[in-house]
Order: sequence, then structure tokens, then C-alpha cells
Amino acid sequence: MKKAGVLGATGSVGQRFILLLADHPDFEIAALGASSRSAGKKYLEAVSWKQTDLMPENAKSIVVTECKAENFAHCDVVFSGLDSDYAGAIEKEFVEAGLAVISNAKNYRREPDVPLIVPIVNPEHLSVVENKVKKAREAGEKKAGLLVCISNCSTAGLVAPLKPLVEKYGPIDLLTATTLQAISGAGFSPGVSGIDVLDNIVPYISGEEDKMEWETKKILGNINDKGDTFVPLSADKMKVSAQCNRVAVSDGHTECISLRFAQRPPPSVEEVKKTLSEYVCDARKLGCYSAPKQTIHVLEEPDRPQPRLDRNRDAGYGVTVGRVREDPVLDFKMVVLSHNTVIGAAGAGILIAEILKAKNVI
Ligand SMILES: NC(=O)C1=CN([C@@H]2O[C@H](COP(=O)(O)OP(=O)(O)OC[C@H]3O[C@@H](n4cnc5c(N)ncnc54)[C@H](OP(=O)(O)O)[C@@H]3O)[C@@H](O)[C@H]2O)C=CC1
Ligand SMILES: N[C@@H](CC(=O)OP(=O)(O)O)C(=O)O
Repeated sequence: MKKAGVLGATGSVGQRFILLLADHPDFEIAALGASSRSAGKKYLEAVSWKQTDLMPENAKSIVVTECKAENFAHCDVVFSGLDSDYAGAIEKEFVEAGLAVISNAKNYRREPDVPLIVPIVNPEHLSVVENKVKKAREAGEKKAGLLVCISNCSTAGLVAPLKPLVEKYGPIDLLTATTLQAISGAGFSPGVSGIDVLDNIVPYISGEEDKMEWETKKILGNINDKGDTFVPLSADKMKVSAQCNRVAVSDGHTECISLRFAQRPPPSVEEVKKTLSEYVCDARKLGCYSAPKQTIHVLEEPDRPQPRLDRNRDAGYGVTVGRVREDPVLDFKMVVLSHNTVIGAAGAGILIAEILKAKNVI
């Protein structure tokens, strides 16, 4: 069993980590961290639990600590669900102390040497940290600190169907996405207020559109010849336009997307559906415990996917696509649904850790 720490353990993402780690065969919870408001309290008392699953017994009596590296020194991996106002300094301290940090926060996603990972899409980008750790071990370092960033949750759902399509049919040069994002995505402190979201749609999520437009290009981009720096796709190779909305859904981000392939003629609708259905993510091939059996579920019903009905496919690690059809402006349009706190956040972190463990990095 590897020992796992969770930073921001009381938040929306942190609570999902607690659920997903509760019965995990490879990782056990060894330390929980949050703000000084929570530190010193048992998890049961520190947290305002908002999940529909009951709080796991094994978390209840763990005493939450302050997010200091010394409190997590015994951890093989540390998952971060920290508020981004604090994540930057805390995660830096942890990596410098030799800890392996897998972060949900946005702070380091654009660093040229930090992998930005959606584990069902671009686990090959983990080679950059694999190489770093190998070199550090060869140099005699006992604990090589490393940082892996998890993408923005809407970006995770967006890139999942793009990856197999690009692999098979070449670059996508134009892409639009309009999101309908769940309230759990906004976190719990303070979270979206009832009056804002009930009987309403808020057509603005701060910073979200820019993150989707930028992160997509890093995730679908390349690594330089030296194997140490990421080279995102350039704007002339791929134009991405996102519009983001908050809707009254508890979990699960829906995205209406349209895309055009650079190569002409484009494939047929049936070929696109077949390619999506047949895609098997590398984590599944590696035998990772949490990897979805079916990476992308393609539905034929005209009124699916729907968040409440489809977000838990493959325990939230699978992505669901429906309404795949021709687009009279670009080539194709479709609706994508992904669980924002599982494959868009905590689940992604755990699947990344499973991949790193399988590769003997942690
Ligand atoms: N929710 C989602 O779907 C997604 C979230 N993210 C990112 O993940 C991170 C966590 O998001 P989310 O769970 O939604 O946020 P929440 O607001 O729900 O949780 C924030 C967490 O950070 C802790 N925290 C706040 N201030 C401090 C501090 N000064 N020192 C240490 N810990 C502190 C809080 O602890 P306390 O309870 O003690 O205040 C809490 O555990 C963010 O960076 C977010 O952008 C990424 C993808 C998806
Ligand atoms: N902004 C996302 C969640 C989030 O926190 O994303 P990021 O980690 O990219 O800031 C949402 O509201 O659904």
C-alpha cells in the first residue's frame, strides 16, 4: 500500500478524494490537510460533508493538519485540492521537500516543464517527470520531488473525444465548445449561492474560457526533442473558442461542441462514432484499477447524455458522448458529458498516481 496525503481535504475536490481513496487497493489515506480553520480537528468535525455517498469511516477520525511539508513527509504521493490562492506556495514547498504532488489547482499548469494531464487522454506526457525522477535517482537523491497538474475540469471532458479523433483523422483546426457546468465545480467555500443558480443560468465563470482554450492546446500538443519541455499547438494549427455557463446541476459538466478536421474530406458520422467507441485509454491497457472499461460511451438516444443519468458511467472515470451528427458550419457536432470532480479532478489525480505507480515513479 502506498501512503497518500490530501491537501484541501475538506473542499469539493477533497471530499471526492476521500470517497475515491476509501477502498482503494493501492493507496491509503495517510494525512489530510486544509486551512488553519480546520487544522487540529478530526475530519468529521472539520468538514461540511456534501456528497450523496456517506463519509467513509476510515476518514472520520483522522486529524486534519496544516498544509506543511513536514506533516506529509511520510506520504508517497500528495493529492492537492487546494484553493488556488494558496496552492502555489504550498505545492512549491512540498515539491522542494521531495514530495510527489498531483495538483488540481491552476497555478502551475502553464509551466513549460510541468505535465498537464487528463489521464485518459495524454498519459504519455508523464514521461517528462519520469525522466526527471530517473535522473535524480541516478544522482543518488532519495526523494525526487515532482509536480503533475490535472487540467481544468471542463477541458478534461472536451479533450477526451478529441484525442482518438486526432489520432485517427489528423489535426482538428477549428473547435467550439459551449459548457453547462455543475455547481460542485465552483467549490464549497463559499460555493455558488442558491439565489444565483436556482431557476437561473449564469453565463460567466471567471477565467474558465481562457483555460479551456489554452489547456486544450497543451494537452493535445507535443514534447520537445530533449523530452523536457511541452510545446503546445500553435494558434494557427488549432483555433479553440469556449463559452462557459453555470447551471443548476450538482455534478457533471455538459459541453456542446463542434469541430472541423484540417484534412479533407472528413470522415463520416459513423466512422467518428466507431472511432470514439473503440478508443481504449493507455491506463486501461496498463491495468490501472480506476481506468474506465469503456473510455468513451457513445449513446444513440436523441436526448442523451444527461448529467443525472450518465455522469457515473465507469464510476465517473468514463466520458459520455451523444448526438454525434454533421454540423452545417464545421464538420461535426456532439454533446459531451464528464464528471467534473471524478475524471475532471480527484479521479484524474488518482488515475495519474496509478499510472505513476505502474511505471515505478512513485
Ligand atoms: N470542483 C471542481 O470540479 C474542480 C476544482 N478544481 C480546482 O481544485 C481546487 C479545489 O477546488 P474545490 O475543491 O472546488 O474548492 P473548495 O473551495 O471546495 O475547497 C478549497 C480547499 O482549500 C482549503 N483551503 C482554503 N484556504 C486554505 C489555506 N489558506 N491553506 C490551506 N488550505 C486552504 C479549504 O480548507 P478549509 O475547509 O479549511 O477552508 C478546502 O479544503 C481549486 O484550485 C480548484 O480550482 C479543479 C478542477 C475541478
Ligand atoms: N472552474 C471550474 C472548476 C475549477 O476550479 O477549475 P480550475 O481548477 O481550472 O480553476 C468550474 O467552475 O467548474
